[in-house]
Amino acid sequence: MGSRPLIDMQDYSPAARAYWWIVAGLGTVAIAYSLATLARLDNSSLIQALVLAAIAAVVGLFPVRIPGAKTSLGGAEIFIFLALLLYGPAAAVLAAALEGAVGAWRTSKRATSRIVTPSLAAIAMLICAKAFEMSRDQLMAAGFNSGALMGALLVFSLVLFAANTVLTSMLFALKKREAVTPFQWVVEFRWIALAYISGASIAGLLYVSFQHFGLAVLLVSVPVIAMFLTTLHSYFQRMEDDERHMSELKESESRFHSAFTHAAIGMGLVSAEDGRFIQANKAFCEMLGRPANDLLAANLHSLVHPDDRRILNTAVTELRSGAVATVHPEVRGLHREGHGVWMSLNISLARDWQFRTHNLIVQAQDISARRRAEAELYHNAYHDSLTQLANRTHFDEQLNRAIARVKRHAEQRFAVMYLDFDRFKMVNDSLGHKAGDELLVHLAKRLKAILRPTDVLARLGGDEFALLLEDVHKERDAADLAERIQRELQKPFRLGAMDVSISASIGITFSTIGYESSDQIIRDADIAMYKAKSKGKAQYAMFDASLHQHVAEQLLLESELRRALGAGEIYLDYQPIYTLKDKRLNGFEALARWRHPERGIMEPATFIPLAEETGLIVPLGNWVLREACRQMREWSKGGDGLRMSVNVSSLQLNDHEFVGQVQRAIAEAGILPTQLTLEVTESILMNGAPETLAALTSLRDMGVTLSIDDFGTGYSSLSYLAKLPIDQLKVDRSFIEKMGEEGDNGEIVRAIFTLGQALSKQVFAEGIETAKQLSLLQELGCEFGQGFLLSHPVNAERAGGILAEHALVTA
Ligand SMILES: Nc1nc2c(ncn2[C@@H]2O[C@@H]3COP(=O)(O)O[C@H]4[C@@H](O)[C@H](n5cnc6c(=O)[nH]c(N)nc65)O[C@@H]4COP(=O)(O)O[C@H]3[C@H]2O)c(=O)[nH]1
Repeated sequence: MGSRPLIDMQDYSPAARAYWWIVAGLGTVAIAYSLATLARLDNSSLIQALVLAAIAAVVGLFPVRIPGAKTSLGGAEIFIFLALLLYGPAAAVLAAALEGAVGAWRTSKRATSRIVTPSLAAIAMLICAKAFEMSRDQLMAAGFNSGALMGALLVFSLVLFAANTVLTSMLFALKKREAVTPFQWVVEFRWIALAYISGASIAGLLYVSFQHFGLAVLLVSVPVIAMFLTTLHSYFQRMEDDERHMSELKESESRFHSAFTHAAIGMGLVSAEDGRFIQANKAFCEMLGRPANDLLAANLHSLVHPDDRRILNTAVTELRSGAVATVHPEVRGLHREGHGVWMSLNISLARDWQFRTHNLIVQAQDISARRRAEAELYHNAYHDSLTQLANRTHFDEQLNRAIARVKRHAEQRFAVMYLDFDRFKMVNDSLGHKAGDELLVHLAKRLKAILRPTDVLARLGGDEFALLLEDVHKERDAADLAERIQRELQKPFRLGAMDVSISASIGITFSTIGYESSDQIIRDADIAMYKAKSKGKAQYAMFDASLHQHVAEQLLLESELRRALGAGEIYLDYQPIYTLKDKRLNGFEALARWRHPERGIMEPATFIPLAEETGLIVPLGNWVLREACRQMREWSKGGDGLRMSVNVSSLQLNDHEFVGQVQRAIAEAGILPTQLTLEVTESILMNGAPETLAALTSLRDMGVTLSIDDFGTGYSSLSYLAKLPIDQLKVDRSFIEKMGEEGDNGEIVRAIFTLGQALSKQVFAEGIETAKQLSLLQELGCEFGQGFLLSHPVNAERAGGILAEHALVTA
């Protein structure tokens, strides 16, 4: 990159360049002419002329900027005109050229400007000054006084102004290649005209005074003029500062206004005195669904939900106390349609310019979505998703709170109930999980309806519910409620097309026991619930310390049962099954027993549920299966007609190895699959799990007979029953039991027989205890049955004896 030439006119048009050169040349000539003319003055006049020119130049260094105009006012004109009046055009040309040079030096760095400006000043001054000198001479000659001189001077100043501005404008016009209209230059240079006129007036006055009073006037006037100019300068400076300040204020206000109006969040200016809205933006109005007029007529307080007004008041009081600069309350605004809008407010204090009135600047953000999400998260964390009741976590918290309360106020007792629904598993298994879920929802609603709002009902999992009852003073109160719950549950629930009734086993415990944690309470209520269950269905029981003992026993029993299997303590009894018509032996049902070393012989009711709960039923059931098959092999040496029934639990059937286990047991014993009957409960079949049905189908395909045990207690639908791979229906003992009772002619059993016939299933009867039952069954044409009347379950040895006594009958 080359260095720029001293006279750089790259941005000049050719015409502008020519004009520049002409002006510079003529200017040089004018200055040279002036210098030559001045040289002819006597020394004193020359010095005075030079001093005036120097003063004009110095004053030109400190221009007075006129606010709002591009130009500046200088006092230099006074001295230039004074030089003209005192020492003629040459002195004025020099003073004007010097002032022009100083001005150009100050305002521009370009040599072109620094050269052309004094040149223009010199040319304009030379022409005008010469004209003025001629007219002054003529005026003097005509005897006019100093007033006429003043007039001529003013005219001169305007002509000079015109010459100066025209010459300068021409350069700009040529440079920019556009014409400059007179209006433009008048507007642009009007301040210079004023400076010229005022400069001429002052110079004229000084000149007249000088003529009367001598040089002293000039000596005094210079500082006066300097002071005047300085004052003017500072006045204009202040004006300019004020103007700048005002425009900054206006700009800032307009910025604030547009930020306020167009802000995406709600903004409002509120009087801190009475809370009235002074201003509110669109976003605020939209947030509350109200027009601006509504907001401006209201106060902030009245637009906040009554429950949240205290929060707002506390925040504003804190703000006004000066303790904090801003406050951030979260409150619900009242939407015009009546619902609450959660708002996060940011409130700060705004003072007016006199620091007097306090207003509140309120920024409001709609946080309804966030609040909703938070509430949902909270709800999910503390509620059961199916029933919408409190969940375990929530219940634990409530219990711990209740414990703490009781510790502070011993008289505020509470009770806790643990509810387990007696036939829920059966509903779930027979009607499916969807129906089970539906039942739980109904249960939750019905229970809630009879409780007080302060009671906490929770679903702890599965079909287990818990209830916290505050302010329960007597055990009787809790017992009354338990009875009421039982009564409510007796009313049937509608599940699809079916009415289902259910009962609950309820365990109750009281705060008077002196609990330390929620776990302890739930544990004891649960223990009491087990006690209630052991009493039968639809019972309740109160917890007492002795129940701990019972639980400990159950735990002990569990570990003993594990051991019992390996220790050979489990054995089988066999109950004979006969033809009812002529009491001939058909086969046996294998029934598990536990010969406990200390407790003696234990019935299955004591340990089968425990085995099912702990999963021990799978190894136990497999052992029963193998043992029953082995025993049958031993007994059927005389032939293959003997049949053996074995109970199968749902856990076994769900075990994917079960079919293999049955195959192995049959193969190891060397019996025929047709000799084996597997008894499954109705509820297992009704759950309809594809794997269960597939297992049953494989077993049936093998030749094993499948029987529904306890038939009639579940919810088998007829169409479904017809499709099941089942051979026999074993009528539940409870129906047989009723047959003997007064007024019961065995309608239900008769209906089951009709059903069995229609579906081509064999119908068995169990639990035949009386001759009446037997004869009724015989009347119905029931082929096979078992019961104490015919034979109690007996040990293997005795069963062998029975077998030897009877001729076998095959089904
Ligand atoms: N009141 C009365 N009862 C009679 C009469 N006739 C027979 N019983 C009893 O009725 C039960 C018949 O067995 P279940 O219905 O399969 O009911 C069985 C069965 O569900 C289950 N169970 C027994 N052994 C096993 C087993 O090895 N595996 C599985 N999974 N369950 C078994 O335990 C239940 C009870 O067995 P047990 O106590 O041996 O009780 C036997 C039997 O003693 C009668 O005339 N009147």
